[in-house]
Amino acid sequence: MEILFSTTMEIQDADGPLAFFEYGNEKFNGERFLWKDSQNHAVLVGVGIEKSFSHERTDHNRFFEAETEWKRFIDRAVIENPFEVPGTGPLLFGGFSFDPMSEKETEWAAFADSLFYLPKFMLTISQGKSYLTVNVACDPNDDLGAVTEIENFQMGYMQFQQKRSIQSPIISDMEEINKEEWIAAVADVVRQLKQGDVDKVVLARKMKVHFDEPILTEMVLQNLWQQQPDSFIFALEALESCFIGASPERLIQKTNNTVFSTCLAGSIARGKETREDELLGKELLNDRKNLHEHQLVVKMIVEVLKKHCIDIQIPENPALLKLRDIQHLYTPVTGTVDGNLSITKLVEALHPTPALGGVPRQRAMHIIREKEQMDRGMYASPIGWMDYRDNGEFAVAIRSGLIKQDEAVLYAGCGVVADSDPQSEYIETKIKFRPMYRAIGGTEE
Ligand SMILES: C=C(O[C@@H]1C=C(C(=O)O)C=C[C@H]1O)C(=O)O
Ligand SMILES: [Mg+2]
Repeated sequence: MEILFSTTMEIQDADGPLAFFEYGNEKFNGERFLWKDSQNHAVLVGVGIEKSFSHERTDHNRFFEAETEWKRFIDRAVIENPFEVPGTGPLLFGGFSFDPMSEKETEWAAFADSLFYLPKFMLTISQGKSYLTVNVACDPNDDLGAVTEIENFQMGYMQFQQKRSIQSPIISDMEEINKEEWIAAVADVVRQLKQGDVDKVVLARKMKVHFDEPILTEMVLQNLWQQQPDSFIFALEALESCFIGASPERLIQKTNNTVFSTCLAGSIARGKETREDELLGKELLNDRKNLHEHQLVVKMIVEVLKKHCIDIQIPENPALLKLRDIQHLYTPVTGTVDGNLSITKLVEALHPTPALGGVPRQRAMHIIREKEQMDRGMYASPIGWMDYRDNGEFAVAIRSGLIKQDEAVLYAGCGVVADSDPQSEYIETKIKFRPMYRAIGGTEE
């Protein structure tokens, strides 16, 4: 029987997370992940997959299959981790597809409906300190090959020189997919919403970008890191593909028994100078259509958390969250859960919130399947980590895209309500493409 041996040590790491990620490329291309949370509390970089937990929609419950296997695996593990730091020691990083019922398109072939990695080597940066966790799953009868592998990895990393400046490839072609059809679909959905049996449906679309040569994940990450400091930054490799993005939206964070979620919905552009920007912010805070879009999300998240928490705190009115390209209505919610509730349970209960799905949920999902005519894959899905102590955090994977060699597919969507104007919603999605488009070397319009 396979047993996990996991060791965590504090290290001096002057080179940082992107160097660790890049170092992993040579031996572990296609087996890496990177995570940074929006408040810059925790950075995780995993290279090499020691064990992968992957489930398709045919499995009984994709949210709990991985958790059940993981808990069984952890229960018999030998863990040496003297640090009480969330995100150190053995952990799973990964996520879920948005809708397991949607027909899988080829670009998502490498990603299962539930896909998590236990890394071989993981760098954690938390409160200015760096930790290295090494995970080895082996049979007691195995030889000592793993020990040599660990030594080689550490020796190599110490001597590694990062290739800091990475040139962007040239964008040779860019295409918005089914633009006219999408605007017509929004108009159609608005008509349904006006009839009143649905309140909100989030509709997304995609754009395809081609480059004159393969694009490097390292370059995209470096750009996102500089350009989107207040977002969650994530990358998850699977074979030759990498799902990557910079999302401002937290789904759930759990540290011991404290949970933290955010309601994020309702959007307006940034102004060119301060005064215009403030006016736009004020307009958003008072706009009926956007407040309605937002309120539906608040109502649902509060309902879910009330069901699972002993107490919750939530401000009365939304605030503004200002990002480089866009501003949103934002309401944070915190709560305390009782000891036995797992983060997976909260992810399952929350996904998809009305910020990505709609209200009522099932009706909205049905309309999305019918009207979007595309596979969202992991776009708009929970992505994140959970450690062996059941601390963890999941973001909603928006402002994201899938890169594979000389191609990228980017995704963006928006909340459609009865007062939506299809043309304005189109412009809103155009703004939401920008963070990823810029990070892959596109120039601003
Ligand atoms: C769906 C996206 O964003 C969501 C939709 C928003 C809106 O319609 O106002 C705002 C934030 C996100 O919850 C996306 O960025 O693709
Ligand atoms: Mg909107």
